[in-house]
Amino acid sequence: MNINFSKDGITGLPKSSKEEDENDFSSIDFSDLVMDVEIGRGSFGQVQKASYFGTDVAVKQLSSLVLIDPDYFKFMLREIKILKGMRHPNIVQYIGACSHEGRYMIVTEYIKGGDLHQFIKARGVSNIPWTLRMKLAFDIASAFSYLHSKKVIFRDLKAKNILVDEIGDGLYRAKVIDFGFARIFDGAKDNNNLTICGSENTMSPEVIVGSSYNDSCDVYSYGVLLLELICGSRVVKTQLKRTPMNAFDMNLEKAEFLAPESCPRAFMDLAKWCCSYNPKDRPTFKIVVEGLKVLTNQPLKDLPIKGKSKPYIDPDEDSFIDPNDDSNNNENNNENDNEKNSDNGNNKNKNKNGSGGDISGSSVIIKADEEESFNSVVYKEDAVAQPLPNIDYGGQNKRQNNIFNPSFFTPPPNSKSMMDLKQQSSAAVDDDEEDDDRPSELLTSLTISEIRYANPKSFASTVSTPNLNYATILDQDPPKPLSQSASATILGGIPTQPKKKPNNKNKKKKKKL
Ligand SMILES: Nc1ncnc2c1ncn2[C@@H]1O[C@H](COP(=O)(O)OP(=O)(O)OP(=O)(O)O)[C@@H](O)[C@H]1O
Repeated sequence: MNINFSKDGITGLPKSSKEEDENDFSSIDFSDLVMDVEIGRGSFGQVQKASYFGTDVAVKQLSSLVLIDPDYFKFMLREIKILKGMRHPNIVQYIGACSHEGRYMIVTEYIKGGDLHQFIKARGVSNIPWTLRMKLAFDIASAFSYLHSKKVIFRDLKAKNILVDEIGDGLYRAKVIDFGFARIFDGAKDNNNLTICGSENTMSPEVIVGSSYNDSCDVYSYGVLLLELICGSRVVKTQLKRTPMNAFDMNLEKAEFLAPESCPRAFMDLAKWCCSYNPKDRPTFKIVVEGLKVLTNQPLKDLPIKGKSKPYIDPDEDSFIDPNDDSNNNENNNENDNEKNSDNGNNKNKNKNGSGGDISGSSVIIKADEEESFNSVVYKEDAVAQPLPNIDYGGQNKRQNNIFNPSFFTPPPNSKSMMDLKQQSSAAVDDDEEDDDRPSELLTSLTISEIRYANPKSFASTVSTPNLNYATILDQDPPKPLSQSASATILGGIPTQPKKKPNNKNKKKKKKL
C-alpha cells in the first residue's frame, strides 16, 4: 500500500486498487459474525448490530440492488476505500468487509449512542448545555478537518450522520458515520461536474444549483448543523427553510433573530460564517477547529453571549416579530416544544434493542414527513456546471460576507493568524486517481432514498419514471428534469431584487421523493 507524500508531509489516503478494495470483502469471514438486531436503516440498506470475537460491531448490508445497478457497488467500494484509510477518534472505525449469500457488508465499530438528530430531539435543544453543543461541534469539525486534509469531501454532512457516543458520565463524543457519498477530491481536476448529492436540508447552494463545488460544501452543511445545535432542527427546517427564490441562500438575519439570547456570540457567528453563500467566504475546518478550541477552553461565563435580538421583519412572512414578546422566544419555550411535540408514538428509527435510537430512556420519534427532508439524494448533472448566481439584497448584499475574518476567535498565543491558516489550507492538492464520479443513468434518475430494500414497489415505480430527480423537490410545477434547461429554469427564477413575499395561498404542493 502506498502512502502519498507531499511537500506538506504525509497527506492523502493510502492508495488501493479497485481489486484490492473488492478483496476487502474477504477480510472478514461472515461465520465469525454473530448477527444481532437491526439498529438502523438507510438508503443503501440496513445496519445490524453483531458480535465479532466478543466485540460489538455494526454491520451495514448493501441491499441486493447492487445486482441491478453496479453503481451501488461503486459507492460501497468507495466507502470502503475511504473508510479503511481513516484513523480518527471522531470517525467511525472501519474493521473490514465481507459477503454472504450475495449480500455485501461493511463492518465498523459499534457506537451505542443514537444520532445527533435524535439526540437533539430527545432532549430539546435548549436543554443541551452550550458547553456540550460546542464540544460536539468541535468533534465534528476535528473529523472534517482531518477528512479534508486527506482530500476527502464527505458531501452528506447532516445530524443523522453523526453518532453521539456516551463515553462517561455526561461525557459525549461525536463520530462521523456513512461515507456513502464521500469521494476523494482532486481540486484542480474535479471541481466541475461533480455529482449533485447530499441531503435537502443541508446541501450547500452551489451543490443544489449544479454549480461547481469543492470541499467547502461540507463547511456549509456544517454551518446548517451548527444552526440546528443553536436553534433546533425544527426551527432550521421550517423557519430557515431555503428556497429557489433566494438561490438557496440561508437567511442569516433571521437565524440571528431566532438564536437564543444565551448563545455564545462567537458560536453564532461561526455558524453564520460557515453558511456564507459564496464558498470562498467560508472558513476552512482548520480555522473552525482552532476557533472552537479557543471557545471550548474558556469558561462559559467568560464568553460574551448573543444577547437580545433586534426586531426583525421577515420578508417571507411580511410580519413583524417582536423578540421581546415571550411567545416568540424560542429559547424559553418553543424549541423544546417544537422538538418534543413532533413525537407521535411512531418511532421509525428506534432500535429494537432500545439502544441507539433512545439515548435518554424516553422514546424518540420521527414523523414520516419530517424524515423525508433528511434523505440523501443523488443526481447526475450532465450539463456544464452552472455559475453560482449573484444575489442582490438591495444594498445589503454584503449580508453573508460581513462576518468574514471575524475577530471573535482569539487565536492561542504563538498560533498562526486565521488568514494564514486559511491560505495554508487552500494548499496544493494531491494527485490521487479517482474514477468518474458519475453514476449510471438508472441511479441518477432516482433518489437513493427511494431505492430501499424495504420498498421494492416504490423502487419499481421510480425506475419507470424517467428524469425524476432533484428538480422535483424544488416546488417546480410541473416537475422538470434538472438537465441544462432545468437548471436554467431554476436559476431563472431567482430574483435580483430583495425577496418578495410569496403567495402562500397558491403555494404548490411539494412533491415528495
Ligand atoms: N457504527 C454504527 N454504530 C451504531 N449505529 C450505526 C452505525 N452505523 C450506522 N448505524 C445506524 O444505522 C443508520 C443507517 O446507517 P448509514 O447512515 O450508514 O446508512 P445509509 O444507508 O448510508 O444511510 P443514508 O440514507 O443516510 O445514506 C444510522 O443512522 C445509525 O442509526
